[in-house]
Amino acid sequence: MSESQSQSQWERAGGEAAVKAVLDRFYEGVLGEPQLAGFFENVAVDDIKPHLAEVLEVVLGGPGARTDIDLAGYLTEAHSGLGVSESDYALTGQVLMDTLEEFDVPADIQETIAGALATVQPFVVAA
Ligand code: HEM
Repeated sequence: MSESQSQSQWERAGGEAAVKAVLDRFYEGVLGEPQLAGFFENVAVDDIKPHLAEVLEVVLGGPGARTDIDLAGYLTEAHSGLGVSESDYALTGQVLMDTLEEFDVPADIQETIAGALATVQPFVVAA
């Protein structure tokens, strides 16, 4: 098996250091969007980043991926009461995908993340 096949998508994306850099850039993008910035006015985004990195490690099959997270319950709880609309969600997803493109993240990994964005949308968007 070639190295690229034996490594997880998490490792091929560059592992923790690369994900951290992507998330830094992603939150810069989010905070730069007037439609989104208000959600994070009273939130320390630096506290969210490690949690989002954990979620991404699960999605991308990293070696440290937690097996004890109930993603549906966790994400529903984290966003309950925020009133995130479909449009807010779509814009956030766009910022994330743009960031992945900016970092030249391989296409198959972008596809995995796009799929995860579609899967978790019901847990984040307000009913
Ligand atoms: C794309 C899918 C998303 C994922 C995977 C995600 C993931 C997370 C995670 C892991 C946390 C941290 C929870 C904790 O600290 O325990 C969080 C918090 C938060 N998220 Fe999201 N999120 C998503 C989309 C969004 C969107 C679209 C918005 C608003 C536009 C948003 C706004 C927030 C806010 C404001 C917090 C902080 C809540 C608080 O501390 O009171 N998230 N998110």
